[in-house]
Amino acid sequence: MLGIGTLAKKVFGTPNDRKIKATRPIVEKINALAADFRALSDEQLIEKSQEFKARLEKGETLDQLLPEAFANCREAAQRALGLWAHDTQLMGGIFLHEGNISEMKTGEGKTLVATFPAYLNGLTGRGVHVVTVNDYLAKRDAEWMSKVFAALGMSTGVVYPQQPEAEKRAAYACDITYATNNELGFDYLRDNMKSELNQMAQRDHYFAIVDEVDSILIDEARTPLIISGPAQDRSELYKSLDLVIPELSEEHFSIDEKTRNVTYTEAGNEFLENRLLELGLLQEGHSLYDPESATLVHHVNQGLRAHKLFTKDKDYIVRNGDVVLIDEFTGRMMAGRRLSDGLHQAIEAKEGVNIQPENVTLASVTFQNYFRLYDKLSGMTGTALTEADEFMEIYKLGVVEVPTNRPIARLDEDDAVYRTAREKYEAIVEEIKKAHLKGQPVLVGTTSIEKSEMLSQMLQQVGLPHNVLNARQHEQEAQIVADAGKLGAVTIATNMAGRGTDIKLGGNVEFKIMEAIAADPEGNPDHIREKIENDHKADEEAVKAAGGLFVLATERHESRRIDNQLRGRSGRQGDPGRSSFFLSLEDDLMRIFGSERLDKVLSSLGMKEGEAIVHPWVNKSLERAQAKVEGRNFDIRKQLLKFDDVMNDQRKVIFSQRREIMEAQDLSEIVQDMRYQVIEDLVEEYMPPKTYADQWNTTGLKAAIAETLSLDLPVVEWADEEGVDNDDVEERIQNAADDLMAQKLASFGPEAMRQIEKQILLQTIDTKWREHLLTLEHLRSVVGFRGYAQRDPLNEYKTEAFQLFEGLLDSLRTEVSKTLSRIQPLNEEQQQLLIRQLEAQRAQMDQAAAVPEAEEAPTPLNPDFDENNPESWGNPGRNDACPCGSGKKFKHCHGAL
Ligand SMILES: Nc1ncnc2c1ncn2[C@@H]1O[C@H](COP(=O)(O)OP(=O)(O)OP(=O)(O)O)[C@@H](O)[C@H]1O
Repeated sequence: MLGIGTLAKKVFGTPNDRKIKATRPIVEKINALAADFRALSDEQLIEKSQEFKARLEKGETLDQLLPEAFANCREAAQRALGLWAHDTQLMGGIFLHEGNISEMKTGEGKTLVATFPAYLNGLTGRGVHVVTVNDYLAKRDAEWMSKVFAALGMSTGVVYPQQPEAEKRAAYACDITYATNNELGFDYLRDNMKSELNQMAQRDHYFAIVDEVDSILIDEARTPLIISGPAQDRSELYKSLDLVIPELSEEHFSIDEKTRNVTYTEAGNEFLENRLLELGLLQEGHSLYDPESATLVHHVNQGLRAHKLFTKDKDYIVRNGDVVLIDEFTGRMMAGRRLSDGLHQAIEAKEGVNIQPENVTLASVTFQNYFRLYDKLSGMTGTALTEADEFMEIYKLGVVEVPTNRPIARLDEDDAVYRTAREKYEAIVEEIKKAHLKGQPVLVGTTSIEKSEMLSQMLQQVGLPHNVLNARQHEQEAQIVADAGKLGAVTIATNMAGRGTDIKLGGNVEFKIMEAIAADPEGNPDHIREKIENDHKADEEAVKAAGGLFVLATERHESRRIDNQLRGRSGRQGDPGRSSFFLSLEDDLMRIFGSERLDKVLSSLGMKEGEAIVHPWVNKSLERAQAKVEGRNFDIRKQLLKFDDVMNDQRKVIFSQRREIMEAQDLSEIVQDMRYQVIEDLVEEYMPPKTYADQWNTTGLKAAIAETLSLDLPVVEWADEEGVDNDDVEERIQNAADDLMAQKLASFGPEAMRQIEKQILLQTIDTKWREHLLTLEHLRSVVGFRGYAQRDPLNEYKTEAFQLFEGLLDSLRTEVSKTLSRIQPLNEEQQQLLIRQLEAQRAQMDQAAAVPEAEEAPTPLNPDFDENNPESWGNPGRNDACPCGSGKKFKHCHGAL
């Protein structure tokens, strides 16, 4: 008897079926237009795009244009690539346009699918971003699909790391831009460190089509992209300061042991000013009280702390030229940990060892938050259904399962489970041999570089020729992939051969043609092409007869999706193929997550040496284990996202403020508002509302006004006047401050003033924001402990983060008002100098921004570092990215051994 659910599905269809059904009429419309578009000349296809744009202008919607635009794109792809898009590909394209995730099985041609919505949405001129997981794919897809877009009169750009600025801007200015998630995120951060609008690379966050969406929005969702800097070399400063510090004596300063703060006496200040002037660290006519001296003072403080508060062999030791901190609680060395804000450098200077560059976080964003910036988001993947709930909950993205064009002919075998890893690998070698002998190409999936190389050795021992595809062979990637589908080929790969690896049965014909032409430079290229194409057909048939590509996986991954991706290298576009997983009870997943029951059942079966268990029940049980892990990971991500959200909202405010400042023609109003707010706050603090005159602290107010606004005002006298209340005082201060700024405006001139205001605003925002980021980080690590006090850490965090943010805005206003009140009318030359200095500071930041680092990227401080030589890696953390460059965590890669 059918269950109610199953019955209902039979009668009404699943929601997925209904979505598919709803697109059928649109697909029919596109099909019906095919003949019309085929009749158009190449020029007319381009003219169609112009026509569509004009119709959009006149008010037609993208939805209305969709059938014609898709028909045009289909025809263009046919002409440019010789590929006639299947109906299922059109469907996938429609779902993308509607802002869904199109789940299309591996090998169904998703690269082409993306061109349809990219073209349609590109007609708006707002720029569509097609997002891939690596630079190789971005480049490959852009090159491949640019032919289609060119045939439609649309421009295609590709963005890549370390691209010259102008070229990058041009790439973003294109109708369709291919880029990796990394580069998009970094460009966004870098843009928000620029000081001129025309330096910004990205123009809009309109529509993104994310390929391998699960990998980007789920696996890597929380990877923060971090720009750190300025890795500016200040070693000379530290060294010079280190000469001065020991000269300070007790009369010069006092130290608060508890807060570890230092303050100088008048004598100390005078002494320091003179010495710093002598050393050229302080400029003639400047004092340590000038705001420009803040950095210098900070470093003097750090130097003093290094000398007076940090003791060698107690707080730190010097080992191999490094200052290594000692944990005060455990007495253990904390290798690799560095004190921040220049303190570590100050200690290095004190010990006379090499001073290592400092790094501060300038900006950061997670992928999750970056991609939520887009007006419309969509994605493609072979395998999303396992995470459908998460997509909906976090990104409001629906997942639609698009049927395959042709039935899948791949045979997915049940897992074979061996007792030990050794038996497993022996069986694998046997299996590869068997397939190889009958000519069936084999792709062997391994989980780490080490394992791929170990297996390679085993194959060498039995004399089996093969290729290895891992991060080390990354240059030959295209060639290895091109050969992997040839008769009898054996390719061992890490999970680099997952997403996007397109293995053609019989080999890649274009590569074969290129090789043949290169080998026979005298020959006629057309003849060579024809001959190779014919030979290739025979090769392809031979491989198909041998059973197509055999994917042999040597382990299961924590996530089912990764396993499916590997399987999907075989059986593409309805090709024959086969996939099989060889496992052992010693595999990580089996050891850690396989249920005890599984263990018991397997051992009670009394497996013999070399024998495997093959049973659907084992697969089910493993899948349950995987689902458990996936579920747990989802919960962790969800919780973390809530924390991220807090900072994200604040970042949006800050970045939009920056943008406003960059766009503004006149900033005087913004700074005036800031100034007024500062004044209001001060008056409120010293002359609180609803208090009597004798409760006012007018001398305090006078001093505060002098400090923050550089104004010497008779506040005390004003307050004594008959009938004067706090509002009157506030107004008088406002007027005096306005007068001061008016004088400055007159002496600087409006253009210079605008420049100065802008630079000071941007710079202060950036500095304050950076400090704030750090504080939030700290806050986040402390709130965890409050859980004990029956309070919800997330709520605590939210409240305090909000307070901190208010504090940030307060101090921002104060700082800007203070700095502006102190700028001095300069002569032309000095003025130029100041502007240049400010610009140089910014340029320095931009430069720092040009070398982004992913948080977990290895920072090879060691000059002997060689990613191919594990000996040279030192001791990477288990959660660090593996130094081999595989992109996986160390513990899942080389560290897993
Ligand atoms: N309409 C079509 N007709 C014939 N071949 C097609 C068509 N569309 C795509 N292909 C071919 O299918 C192969 C797979 O395409 P593509 O790499 O885009 O697949 P995919 O869906 O992205 O796979 P995956 O991401 O799982 O690797 C390519 O060789 C492509 O040329």
